[in-house]
Amino acid sequence: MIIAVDGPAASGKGTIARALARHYGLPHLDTGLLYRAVAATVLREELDPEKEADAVASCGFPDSLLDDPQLRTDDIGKVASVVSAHPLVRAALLQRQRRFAQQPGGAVLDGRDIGTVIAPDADVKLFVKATPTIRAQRRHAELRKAGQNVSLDRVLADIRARDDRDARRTQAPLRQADDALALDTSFLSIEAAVQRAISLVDTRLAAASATGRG
Ligand SMILES: Nc1ncnc2c1ncn2[C@@H]1O[C@H](COP(=O)(O)OP(=O)(O)O)[C@@H](O)[C@H]1O
Ligand SMILES: Nc1ccn([C@@H]2O[C@H](COP(=O)(O)OP(=O)(O)O)[C@@H](O)[C@H]2O)c(=O)n1
Repeated sequence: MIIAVDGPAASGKGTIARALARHYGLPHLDTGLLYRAVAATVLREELDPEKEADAVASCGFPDSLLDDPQLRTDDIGKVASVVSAHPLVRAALLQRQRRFAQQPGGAVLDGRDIGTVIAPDADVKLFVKATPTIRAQRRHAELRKAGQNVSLDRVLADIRARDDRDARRTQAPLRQADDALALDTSFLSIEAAVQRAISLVDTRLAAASATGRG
């Protein structure tokens, strides 16, 4: 079974994807980390994230980089959204994500284009959302906890800029797949959001098996 979880920054998609992976016993890939690893490599090599050739040259990062907690900073997120708009960067990371999605037994992947590009035939697609203000509050609390001192206003401005860039790019823009189920977590606790996600997945699987497509 393949479960695709997409949504904007700090909507709660990673939290939900990890919980679904645990619940259904599936491996999980946070695809945002791949773009963050490209961004970190561009910065380390003092290259220009706006230049497609520089970003493409940074796609051969070692797997060990994905465990680096530095990837989760706000600054890396911003540069990740710049490098991820280059079509050749997306192409360079495509097969790796598809292989993960198509492994025997299935997988859960979260990102921006899982339901639309990486796994268009996923058994279940969720599109997780929340208002920009609530997402900024969550990300702000998370960054503060990690010792990063940024203002709520700056986090909100960054989130809006990133939403805009992710939705406007020509290649694999952030959008809800036609057959995705929307899950607004704005006024749900983490536990309630996870329960709702499990119930959406179960309902979709039951419907597919009733129509002989499961
Ligand atoms: N429903 C929720 N209510 C409150 N906080 C949440 C909720 N879902 C996630 N969070 C918190 O918000 C932050 C961002 O969540 P995360 O799952 O990493 O988002 P994303 O993967 O969409 O960027 C984390 O600190 C997480 O614990
Ligand atoms: N499948 C994906 C995942 C992330 N990304 C890009 O990578 C950036 C960082 O993604 P992320 O999922 O780690 O960011 P958060 O949503 O956790 O803040 C996003 O702003 C997107 O521009 C993407 O283009 N496609």
